[in-house]
Amino acid sequence: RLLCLLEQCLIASPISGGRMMSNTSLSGKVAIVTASTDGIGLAAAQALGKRGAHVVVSSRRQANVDKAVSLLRNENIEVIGTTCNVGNREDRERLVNMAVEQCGGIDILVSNAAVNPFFGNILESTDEVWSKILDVNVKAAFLLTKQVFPHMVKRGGGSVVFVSSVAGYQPMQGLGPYSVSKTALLGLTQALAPELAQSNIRVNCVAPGIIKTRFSAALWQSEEVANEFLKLLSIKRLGMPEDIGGVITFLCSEDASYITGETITVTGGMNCRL
Ligand SMILES: NC(=O)c1ccc[n+]([C@@H]2O[C@H](COP(=O)([O-])OP(=O)(O)OC[C@H]3O[C@@H](n4cnc5c(N)ncnc54)[C@H](O)[C@@H]3O)[C@@H](O)[C@H]2O)c1
Repeated sequence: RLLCLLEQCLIASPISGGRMMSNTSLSGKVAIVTASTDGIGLAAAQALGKRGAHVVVSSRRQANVDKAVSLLRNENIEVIGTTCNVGNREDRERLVNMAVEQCGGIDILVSNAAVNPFFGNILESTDEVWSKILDVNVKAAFLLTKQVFPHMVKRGGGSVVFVSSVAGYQPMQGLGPYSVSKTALLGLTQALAPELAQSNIRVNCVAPGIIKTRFSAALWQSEEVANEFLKLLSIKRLGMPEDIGGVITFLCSEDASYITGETITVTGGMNCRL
């Protein structure tokens, strides 16, 4: 009789051939992605949209927003867009209100915007540099999470993803304040996760290595410099924005429903001090 019951359980179980059925569809979900008209943000918007999410793109310039919206619409992605300087409260409010009014709610936040106005010895960095970096890279990520929180609660849960950096684990030479801001995001992820889990909201983070975007051009434009970085990697190519977009989308999907407070490094196996 026991064998018979076991057999029935196995037949009824969603586990087949030892593997859970995958559920990466984001159909019916609304996703806000900041700084999403280029680079990693655009790739994240694209990957989320391809899995069925209604995407809200934003960046500081209207012309860039218009370009991204038409690019994504041409790929049959459901998308709207607005300008948003994440350091500005009114702009963040407009972004959140637009998602709620035009898409019906918010399920996903990808906080991707970052600045780096300084390169050099850390002791030469000024008060203004620190204010700008911490305001945009850290404070805005927290404040936007706080602003979307009540809307995610209304939907019964949600998912937040911060975009940190491998420099958050090991400060990059010349990029002290920026690196510290990325370390802060690792902490912010862990500080928020237990509290937001009570509302069925997961908070995770990705830490990219060197990804070919405008932001990191100084690290790959010269073949000589790029080759030095390649020596540090197990996978002998630089990362592409899509390499990060896919991981962000995984973290937002049901496949990651038991993951919170974590940071996934996506570096091609970078295994040295930078
Ligand atoms: N490219 C890399 O190698 C790399 C590595 C690790 C982490 N990252 C992180 O990935 C994220 C995306 O960077 P990217 O490489 O795609 O470059 P990117 O230049 O395409 O993205 C950064 C974007 O942030 C925007 N931004 C800056 N200040 C803003 C503000 N106040 N409000 C709104 N937007 C603002 C910029 O306009 C820019 O579009 C950043 O958080 C960056 O720190 C990038």
